[in-house]
Amino acid sequence: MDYANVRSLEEAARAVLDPVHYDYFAGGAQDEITVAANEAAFARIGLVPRILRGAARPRLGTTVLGAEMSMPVMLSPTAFHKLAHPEAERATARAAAAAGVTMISAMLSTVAIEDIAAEARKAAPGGAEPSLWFQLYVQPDLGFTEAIVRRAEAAGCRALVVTVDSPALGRHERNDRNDFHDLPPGMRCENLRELPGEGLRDLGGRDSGHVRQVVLSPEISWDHIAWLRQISDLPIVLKGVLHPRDARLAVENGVDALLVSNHGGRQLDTTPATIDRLPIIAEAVQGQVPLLLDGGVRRGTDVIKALALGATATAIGRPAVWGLAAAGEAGVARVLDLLRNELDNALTLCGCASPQDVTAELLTTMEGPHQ
Ligand SMILES: Cc1cc2nc3c(=O)[nH]c(=O)nc-3n(C[C@H](O)[C@H](O)[C@H](O)COP(=O)(O)O)c2cc1C
Ligand SMILES: O=C(O)C(=O)c1ccccc1
Repeated sequence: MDYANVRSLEEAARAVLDPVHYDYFAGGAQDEITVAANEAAFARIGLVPRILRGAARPRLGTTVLGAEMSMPVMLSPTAFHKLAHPEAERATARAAAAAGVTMISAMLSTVAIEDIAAEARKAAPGGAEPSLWFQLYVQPDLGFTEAIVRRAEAAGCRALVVTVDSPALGRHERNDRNDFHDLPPGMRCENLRELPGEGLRDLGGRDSGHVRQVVLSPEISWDHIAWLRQISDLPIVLKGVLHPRDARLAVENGVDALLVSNHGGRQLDTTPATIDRLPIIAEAVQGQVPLLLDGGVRRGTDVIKALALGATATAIGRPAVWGLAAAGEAGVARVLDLLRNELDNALTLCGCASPQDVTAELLTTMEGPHQ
């Protein structure tokens, strides 16, 4: 497979996807200022390598919340993989498990979490337990929310990633222009079956699994996080933290890790690039919980910059979707391979022996003059 970098997989994906579905995956909120900012901000950070350190070939592995990862890159949750490829989340899960990469499985997946977990188990090398986390949109219907948490636990998910940047859905003007608001016939959110939805009650639950049944509620609060803590022993990760006061509140509320994210620019437009928010969040939490970052990670050098600014690991959203659309499981595997090779090369060139060896001394701004 002849893809030189993540960008070429996006091009391949664009060539095969229905343009309406490409727009859904690629797009963001309103003017897409944040979508562009996430990638642009990485390009404004310079790397200054150290020399002659005899660091040898780097080890890439790391551990987050007890999960062993073959590299500090995870898969962020993305909805609706069946729009990208018929094997959908099954293919994504196999590629991630085979690569020793943690997959955060989206609540709005088009394959049920039990089936995703089964695929991951089949693909994990040497029968190892694959690393699968579950992304949750807390539903005002706590009975449903508890039921889906139990399903995730029973399926073997080892953390709950609670998305907290979505008290409402962002305004996706591409989807409006394309009149894309629902999955095509034959595709369902398989985790939502049995969820009674507004306006669907007359169907008596038989015709369930529609995305419009999910509630992105502005009434979700810290009380719900406390409630989740009560009902589950799984570590809780908050996804979508951008304000240092919220980072502090999260630590005080017993949250186990933070995922610094602006939802890939798909929620509130004009939120700053995540990499630019990372230092202030790191300052706020003072190492009390691990920090993860997503948004615009496309290169091994991006991963190094995030590590240098305080992240324990990074995550990718769209790149995995591009790989899936371009070539199914092999395409996702190729994306992970590319990032692994780029990270290995960049760590070596920086004189670092491991991700843990990366510090802020490697960083400067691209604009000179430098001090
Ligand atoms: C097509 C698509 C679907 C997404 N679906 C979800 C979702 O269901 N839940 C969620 O928490 N985040 C979702 N996200 C956000 C990602 O988890 C992640 O924050 C973002 O994609 C990272 O930015 P990147 O795409 O630049 O890597 C989605 C993103 C995309 C592109
Ligand atoms: O597309 C998204 O980013 C996403 O998170 C979502 C939320 C609600 C319905 C469908 C997708």
